[in-house]
Amino acid sequence: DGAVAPVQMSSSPSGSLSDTANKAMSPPCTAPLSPSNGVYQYLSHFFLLAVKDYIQEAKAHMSQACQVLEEGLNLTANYVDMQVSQREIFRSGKSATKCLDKELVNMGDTDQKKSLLGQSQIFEDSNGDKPKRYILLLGNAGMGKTTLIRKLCFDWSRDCVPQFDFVFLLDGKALSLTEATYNLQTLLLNLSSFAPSCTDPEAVYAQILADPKRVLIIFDGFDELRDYEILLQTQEKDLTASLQKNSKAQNYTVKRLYSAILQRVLLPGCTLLLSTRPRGTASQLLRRVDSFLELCGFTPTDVETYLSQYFTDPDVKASALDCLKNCSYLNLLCWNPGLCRLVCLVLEQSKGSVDLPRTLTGLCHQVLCIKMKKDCKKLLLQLSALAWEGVKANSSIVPTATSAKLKAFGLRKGLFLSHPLGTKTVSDRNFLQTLPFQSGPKGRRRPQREELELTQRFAVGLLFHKRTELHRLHSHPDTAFRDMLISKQTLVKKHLEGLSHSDLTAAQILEACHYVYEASLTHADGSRDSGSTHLVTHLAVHLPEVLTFHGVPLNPPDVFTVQNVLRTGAAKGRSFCLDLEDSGIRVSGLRALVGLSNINTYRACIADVIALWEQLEQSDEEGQLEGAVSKFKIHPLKATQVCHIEHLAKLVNIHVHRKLSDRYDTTQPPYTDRLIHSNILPSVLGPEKGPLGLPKLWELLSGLQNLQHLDLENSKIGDKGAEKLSSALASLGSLEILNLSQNSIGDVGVKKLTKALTDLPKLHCLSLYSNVISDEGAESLAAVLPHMASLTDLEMWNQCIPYGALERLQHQDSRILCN
Ligand SMILES: Nc1ncnc2c1ncn2[C@@H]1O[C@H](COP(=O)(O)OP(=O)(O)OP(=O)(O)O)[C@@H](O)[C@H]1O
Repeated sequence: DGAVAPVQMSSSPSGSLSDTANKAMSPPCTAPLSPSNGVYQYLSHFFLLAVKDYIQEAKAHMSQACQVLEEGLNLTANYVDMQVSQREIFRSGKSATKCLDKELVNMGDTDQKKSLLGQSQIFEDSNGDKPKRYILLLGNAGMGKTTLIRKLCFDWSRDCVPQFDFVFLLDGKALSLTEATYNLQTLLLNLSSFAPSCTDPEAVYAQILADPKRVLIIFDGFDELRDYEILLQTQEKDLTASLQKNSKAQNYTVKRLYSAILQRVLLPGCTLLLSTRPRGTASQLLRRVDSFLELCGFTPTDVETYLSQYFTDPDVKASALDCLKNCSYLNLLCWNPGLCRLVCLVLEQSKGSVDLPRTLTGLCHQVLCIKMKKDCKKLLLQLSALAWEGVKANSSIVPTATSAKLKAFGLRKGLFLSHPLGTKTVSDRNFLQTLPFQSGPKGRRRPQREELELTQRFAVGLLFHKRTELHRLHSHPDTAFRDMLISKQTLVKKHLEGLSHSDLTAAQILEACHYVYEASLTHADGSRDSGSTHLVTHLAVHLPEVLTFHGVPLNPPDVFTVQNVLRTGAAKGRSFCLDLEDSGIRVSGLRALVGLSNINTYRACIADVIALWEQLEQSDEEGQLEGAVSKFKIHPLKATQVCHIEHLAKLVNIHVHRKLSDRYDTTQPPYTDRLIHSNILPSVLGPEKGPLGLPKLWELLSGLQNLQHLDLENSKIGDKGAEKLSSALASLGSLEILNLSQNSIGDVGVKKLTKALTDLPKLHCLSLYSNVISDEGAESLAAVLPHMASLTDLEMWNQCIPYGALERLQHQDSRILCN
């Protein structure tokens, strides 16, 4: 496109550009190979110097700019090295129309710990082979995406991310710049965040084009996946054609250039890191992304580290930690770093007072009061009206018509933030940042679920908040305010009490638990206001007995509010069966819920359940352990992931080696006996995961001696697998149903199976439908049928068996079904 790539640079093999530039600065006799043309060598020498200078300047600039986290906090002093986990998605092949949050596997706690990545591994493949080039960084509001990105940029500036010579940070907010006056060069060098001014843009740009593998482009400031999806929908062909015509022309919009980068039309070899909240559809992204990373939130140790760094005075720190320990919910909210920062702000002001907020509403209310030290009700009311309009329109851009006084007030109080983009400044925005849930600068569209949920949570919480405290935030006369509160409280109560509880989805049940918790006014001494606790009781009494949170992420604060309702239910004589599978609940959360006295049974990730048992065993909590083992339910087990088989193997191992039972089995059968001896059904591995999971399954099957139903349809078993299975079948004397349809089993495999099948005295249904068995295999199967007295149904249709042959066998034995 007109820019000339210097030979030495474009072929720099492994070392960084700095190495190349250093070499180029050596005396001519040691300079790297170059064309014999001395002028060229001379030029390229200066060329390299200019690029090297730019990189050094960019690093210095970034190092400074990335230091600032927010007012009073900086990276070096306040950053906590939070962990990132590698997420998996269900690659079902039908993903095109699905939402990413449904596609993402909610890994169990134990597996998540295994999938943690250090910062240096973000760009590597977990197996150490191919580097990752299209990375999606996921995290809900306030979880630390921007902060992690700053840390990465900061590390790069200190040469700790050696795989990249250039790092450019592109902000979603720049999409509000709609003029068609950019090209790739100006976008990267002038508009990317924290870019220094460049004295020789041509040289730098030429180097970027020459070796895009050493370029990292980070997209931040995009709130949801949909924003990327829109950019990925522009036709790739049109983009290529227009950019190829003249990419030097400065007549492209930011949107078009972002689109072209994301679609790999521009700088296709560079590495992309995209940050966003995980909700919404992502069919286009799913096709491209090769690594899904998620911020895991602060662990209790991280929270302590954060507090230790925040409160430098040891006495203040000790008192803050003490206060926090006595405030369970506040402590759990610190799982979210953004909220942890707010909690510290409140702790700092409270100076050891015991009257700390006990709800999210209370926390946010106190933060607001801290920021509003002086009386500024009128401006605050205007700001609130603006915020509400923003929530409705799903926009966080401050309208241009906003008065200068209001803008100045918002900025002064830290309720607005201004975002510098390269040399431009996009208008002030971010009035929701205090809470730290901020929406993006998009046009009108349906508000996001997360924000609506939170707004509703706050609205409910505020209605039931202490009236005297709310006084500072409104300007109504007292009686009018009281009447308004009472009428709105009545409306909310009516709504919550009128819910059809049995029809609520898992996510709605969770939300309801949050609403009633936010509404339950808690006094400083821990006692509850009777009017608002009525809502908790009503919910606890009406929730269905079988309570499923399957597939809904349960974070620490979520678990707390669910526990609050279930505990209230216990006092009212209610008991529950919990399904916590695929919820990503931490082992500590599992312990809190399973430890409740009114849980009849529970299902959860087997590996986490085992971790819980081990914890209880180690801490000698025999009563709790007994409950946790006896209430656990695994039937029917559906193995959709390879790890499910691995977890089952762990459980079988505990059972076979009588691990947990040593201390109990003198008087009663080991607990795990009952579990393992129930009707487990490993199934639905599917063709993709079958080959990975089956070898593990063959190994553990002999431990499932009372297995009644085994469904392995469409799992790519093949003849080799059939042979392995036939060895395992010898131990499965209780098996009644065996489904091996669609598994590419041929005559060789079926012959191996026939022998073992006759040793199954209870087998009554066998399916070998749609394999690759020919008449030879069918004959050998038919030959053993007389020895299989319990069998009632044999599904044997296979394309390779001539129809006449199958019909003949069916005449011989009517248990053979033809279709
Ligand atoms: N690892 C961390 N160490 C210390 N503080 C952190 C960390 N991560 C986040 N924070 C704090 O939490 C605040 C919110 O984090 P950040 O803005 O990075 O979240 P985000 O995921 O980008 O949120 P959003 O989706 O709303 O943009 C930061 O301003 C910072 O104070």
